[in-house]
Formats: sequence, C-alpha cells, structure tokens
Amino acid sequence: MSLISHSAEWAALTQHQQSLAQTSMRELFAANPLRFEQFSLQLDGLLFDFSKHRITSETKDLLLSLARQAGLPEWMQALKQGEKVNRSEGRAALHHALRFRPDSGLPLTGDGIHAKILAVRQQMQQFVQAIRCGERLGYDGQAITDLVHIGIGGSDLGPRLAAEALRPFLTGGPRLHFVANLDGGELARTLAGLNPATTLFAVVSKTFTTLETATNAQSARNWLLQSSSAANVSQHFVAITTNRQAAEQFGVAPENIFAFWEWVGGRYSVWSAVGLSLACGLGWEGFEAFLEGAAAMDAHYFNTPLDQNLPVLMALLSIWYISFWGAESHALVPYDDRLARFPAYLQQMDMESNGKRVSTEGVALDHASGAIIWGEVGSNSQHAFFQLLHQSQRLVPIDFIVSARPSHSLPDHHPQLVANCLAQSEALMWGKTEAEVRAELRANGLPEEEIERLTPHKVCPGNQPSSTLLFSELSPYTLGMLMALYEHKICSQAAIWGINPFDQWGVEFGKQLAKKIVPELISPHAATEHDASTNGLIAAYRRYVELSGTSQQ
Ligand SMILES: O=P(O)(O)OC[C@H]1O[C@H](O)[C@H](O)[C@@H](O)[C@@H]1O
Repeated sequence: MSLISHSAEWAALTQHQQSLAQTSMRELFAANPLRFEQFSLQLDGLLFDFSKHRITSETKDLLLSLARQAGLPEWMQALKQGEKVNRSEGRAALHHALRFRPDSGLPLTGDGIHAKILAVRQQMQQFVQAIRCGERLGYDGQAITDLVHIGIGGSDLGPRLAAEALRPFLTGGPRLHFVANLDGGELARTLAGLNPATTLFAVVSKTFTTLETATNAQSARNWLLQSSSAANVSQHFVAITTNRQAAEQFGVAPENIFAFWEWVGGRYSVWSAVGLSLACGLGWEGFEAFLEGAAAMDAHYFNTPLDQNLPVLMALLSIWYISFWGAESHALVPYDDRLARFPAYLQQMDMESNGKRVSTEGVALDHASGAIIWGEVGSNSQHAFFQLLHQSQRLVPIDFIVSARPSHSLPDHHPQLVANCLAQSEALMWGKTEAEVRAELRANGLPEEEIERLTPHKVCPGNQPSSTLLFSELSPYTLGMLMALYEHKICSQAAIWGINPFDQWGVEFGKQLAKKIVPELISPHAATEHDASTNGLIAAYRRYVELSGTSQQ
C-alpha cells in the first residue's frame, strides 16, 4: 500500500494550502458572518468551536476526502470490531470496549471479551465498596485511609489526571497519592506523611516489569515491613496487571490482582482496572459516570458521519497544520486549574502514539507525523509563553479548554478567567496591524517620533489558529468525554497518516542502555564502551560521588 502523501487528495491539499497562505483569518471572518455556526459543533454539553482556523468549507471538504482516501471509515469499523489494528504487535485495540454499557444493546463479542470486562468491573466494584465502607482493613484492624497508586507512563498519567481533575468529587474514600518517578524523592515525600497500618498500595503495571514501578513497589514494601511482617504484605498491596504471575511473586494475593489485557494499550487504559484508585476515590457511581462519558464519545465517534464527527474533525485540523503548513508543535491550554496535568497526559497519548517514522507496512514516511505537544494551565501560561504565540514567527495551533462552571464558590474569579481565555484566542487570531498600533499610540498622545520607534515592536501578526472546547461543568462524565475525545482524535490522525498509534518501540532503546550503565556507575573500572561523552559523564558522576562521600547503593 502506498503512502497517503502520494495520493491525489494530498496533492490537492498541498495546492489548496498555497492558495490560502496569503489569506488571513481576519479576512475569512469578514467574508463569512456565519463562520461560527458553520465551524462549531455541540455534543452533550460540549461545544467545539473550530472557526478560528485557517480553513474554508473547501478545506474541510478536501480534508474529509483525504480521510476517506486513507480508509478512515474502514479503519474505524476495524477498531470497533476488535480487528488487529495494532499490526506490529498483532493485537486489537479495544480500550473503547472497556467503557461499554451492558444495557447498550451491543452484541457481546464471541470471544468473551465483554464478559471478561464485566467480571473485572464487578471485582473492582466490590473492592471499591469494601474500601469506602471501611470493611477492608489494614494489618492492625484500622480502616484504610490512604491509597498510594504506584505506576508510570500509561499506568499513571490517566488516573493521576482524572484524580486531580475530579478533586471536588473525591469524597468519602481514601486519600489518593500517585508515585511514578524512579527518583526516590517522590515516594519518600509521599510516605513521609503516611501511617503504614492504614495505607494501601495499588501497583499498576501492564507488564509488571517496568523498572520504576518495580523499584517503587519494592521500596514501599520495605517501608511497610519496618512496622509489620511479611504476612501482612498481601493485605496492603493490590496489583493491576496483565502479568498475574509476576504480581503473585511480588507477594500480592491472587484475589487482590485485577486483570487487564494485552489489547488495552497502557496509555488508553484508565478505563480498565488501571482506574481502580480513581474509582476508590470517586466511588463506584462516579467511576461509572466517567465510563459513561467516554461511552457517549465512542457512540458519537463510531456513528456520526465524518463531517460532523468531533474527533475526526480535530484530527483533520491537526493533520492540516502538521502535514501542510509545517507546524511542529501543538499547545494545550486548559483554563482550569483542575486540568493542569492535561498537557502531560496528552504528551504521552499523542507523542507515543503518533511519533512514528514508518507506515504500518514499514515504509518510511516522507512527511512528519505527530507534533510536539506542550502547554500549561491558563492563565499562568499567559505570563510565560504567550509572548511567543503572539509575536514569534512560529505557527502553533492551540486548544483552549474551559468550563462554564468553576470548581469553587469564590466570587469574581471565574468570569475573569473565562474572559482571558476568550480574549487570548481572539487576540491570537485577530492580531494588531501596524495601522492599528499607530492609531492606538496616537490616541494615547505619543509624539510621532516615539510612535515610529514603538510601532514595529507592538505589531501582532495574528492568524494564529486555535480551537476552543467549552463545557458546562467538569464532572466525571465530561472528563470521560474529553479524554475519549482526544483518544479518538489521536488514533484517527494515525489512521489517516497510515501509522500504528498502538506501539512504542522507540521507548525500549534507552531502557536497554540504562541497564548497561547501572553497573558501570559503581564499577571501579573506567567505562570505555560508550561514546566519549557518555564515558566522560559516567567518570564525572563517579568522581562527584567519591568527593561527596555518598553511598551509591
Ligand atoms: O504499565 P507498564 O507495563 O508498567 O508500562 C508503563 C509504560 O512503560 C513504557 O514507558 C511505555 O512506553 C508506556 O507506554 C507504558 O505506559
């Protein structure tokens, strides 16, 4: 199969981009008073405004033709039906099945996948209730007050984001803590305030072989053993993994192991038992609402024509900028303190999924796939990197995310926050011309000489594209929708580019090298087998450790 970049649809878009390159969004808005109506969609209390983009109806049509030529509708069907869309690993990608509703009328798949999902959901529900009612006790008979979720990457980012985003809904359960980093500082800081007799650890790892998680889990176990005996370990550890055997070897009791499956990619796994800690914090009803929000997005994605399909339109907009305008990055700016970790979550989701160099057939791509995902919560980001967005020559598409209802009852804050969000997208799109700058300076009474000097510095070119996602309230349901929206968006991009969003072979390489370097850091012999820089850094590290007299163990 040839690359999509060799298709007539791709060539038509290349040409269309050239014809649009000299037109500003200001002009597009002036020419079409119905732009907002034409380029916005509403779904279940979620408004997606994509009118502030460098697009016309023709752009939309051409992008939709590209999606059809790339076989996106067929790929969506294959995904839905559990075909092995993860070709390099020979697996299906059935994360959407994890949020299916038993009463949805969907046929249960013949291979029993839905039955397996329901069985684990039931095990989770019982566990959540036992924890929340104080039935599940620690080794000295006290109820569990703190739950430490140990996992990294996909086994951390989704649940951590959701727990932070839904903080106002975390009532009646244990306090949640998340530990991911190999730097022991994170675990040490977390354990410092905890009582081993009332602390439960959830070790979350698809493979149960990940270095960070294994190291943190072992240290947590040692911490527990300082005040109890090995017989108590099984009472204080649960595991969420596809590798039951390794979890049992660690000391987790079989009934405390929650399964998930190889057809759930780590970064798509928050809907599985990987979300157990979140479910303990939210309560079962809250967790179900989270799944239902995602299921609503699935239903929209799988059943809506491409031209009204929110994840598909978002995917096409990203492809438009990355593949046809040369954009290298995409910024996420949630104007919501609860979504501060959204950029970090999407960094893995997007960059691990779409940062690929070959097609699913192994053919080298002749265009970039995936963008550098970055961002920071608003309004903080206005005082950090917005200068670059307003006046540098870089094209950076932005997603603004904002909730109509705040999480607090403090007066005055929220209208100002929302106003800032809307003002930034307006200013970035509209810009400020030389004539407008001059007129403004003149109105302020500045002398002509001063106006001349300042004008070039104050011009904002504008034409910076952005989407705005506005919803009424950040509830478990809305968050489920939002997270599933981005999952489908990112996978649709991959399907159109013809790459596999479900593998991550590149991540392995650095891990292999780290294993080799560990013994070299403590060996008395100089490392000689690396490049000069790495050998030099190993030697310098050893010298520093010797000088400071710290132990390396
Ligand atoms: O869940 P685990 O098996 O511990 O894997 C944790 C993480 O490991 C690697 O970094 C992978 O690239 C990630 O996709 C994965 O989420």
